[in-house]
Amino acid sequence: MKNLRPIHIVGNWKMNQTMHEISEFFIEMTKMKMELKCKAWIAPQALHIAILKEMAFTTGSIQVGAQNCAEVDSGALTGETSPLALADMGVEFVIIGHSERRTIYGEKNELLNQKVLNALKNDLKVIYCVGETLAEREANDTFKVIEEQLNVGLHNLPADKAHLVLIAYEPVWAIGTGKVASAEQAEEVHAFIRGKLEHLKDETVILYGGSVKPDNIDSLLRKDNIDGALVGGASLKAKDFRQLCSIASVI
Ligand SMILES: O=C[C@H](O)COP(=O)(O)O
Repeated sequence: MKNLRPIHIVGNWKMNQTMHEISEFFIEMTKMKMELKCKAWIAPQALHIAILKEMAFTTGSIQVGAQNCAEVDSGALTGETSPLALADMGVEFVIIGHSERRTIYGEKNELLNQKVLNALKNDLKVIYCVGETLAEREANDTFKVIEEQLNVGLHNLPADKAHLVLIAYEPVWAIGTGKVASAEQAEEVHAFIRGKLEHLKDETVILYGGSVKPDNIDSLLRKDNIDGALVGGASLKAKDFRQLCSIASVI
C-alpha cells in the first residue's frame, strides 16, 4: 500500500531565513540540478511566501505553503493570514495545528477543526499536525491524546476533500531537541493514526516530524506507514534539504 503514497519532504522554515539566506538556498538548489523523485515542499514565514513562489518556480519542483492560517476567510483579525488569500496567491498547502501553535499560542483542537475545514473549503492541501508531549508519553497517554486530536481536529471532514489532507505526527519531545523518535516508536503511532482515519485510510500521507536529519531519515522512511518528513532545522540549508530529498527519492 505504501506505493500508493508519494514520499513528501516538507521543510517548515518556522520564523527563520532572511532574503539573503533564501536567495542562497535557491542558488544552491538550482546548481544541484537534482531531479526530485519525491515531493519537495517548503513552508516559509508568511511574509516570504510570494518571493518563494517566484524562486521555486525557477527550480520547477518545489511547492510552497503556509505555516498557519485563520479559521475564516476575511475580517477584522489583525496579524492573521487568510486561507482565501493563500489560495488566491496559488499557495498549495498549509500546516495546521503545529505543536508550536498549540502550545505557544494556545490553539485548541476545536479551533484547529475550523481552520482545517476552512482551508479545505478553499481547496488548500492541509498538513494537520498531532503529537504528544513528554509528560503525556510518560503517562502512557500518547494514543489517547492523538485520538482526541484526530477526532476533534478532523471532525466533519468532507469525504470529497479527504484527499487534500496529510497528517504529521510530531512528538513534541522530539522537536528541535535532537531526540528523534526511533523508527519503531514512530511507526507504532503512524499505524495507530492510519487505523483511526475515517476516509482514505490507505491513501493518506502520514509524515513524521521531530529532529529529522540526513543521517536518520532512511530508517524512518523504510517503515510501512511513514510517508515522509516534516523537517524544521535540517530544511534551512539547501545541502541538507537536498540530501533529505535524495534519500527519499530512492526509498
Ligand atoms: O515542523 C517541524 C518540526 O517542528 C520539527 O522541527 P525539527 O526538525 O527542527 O526538530
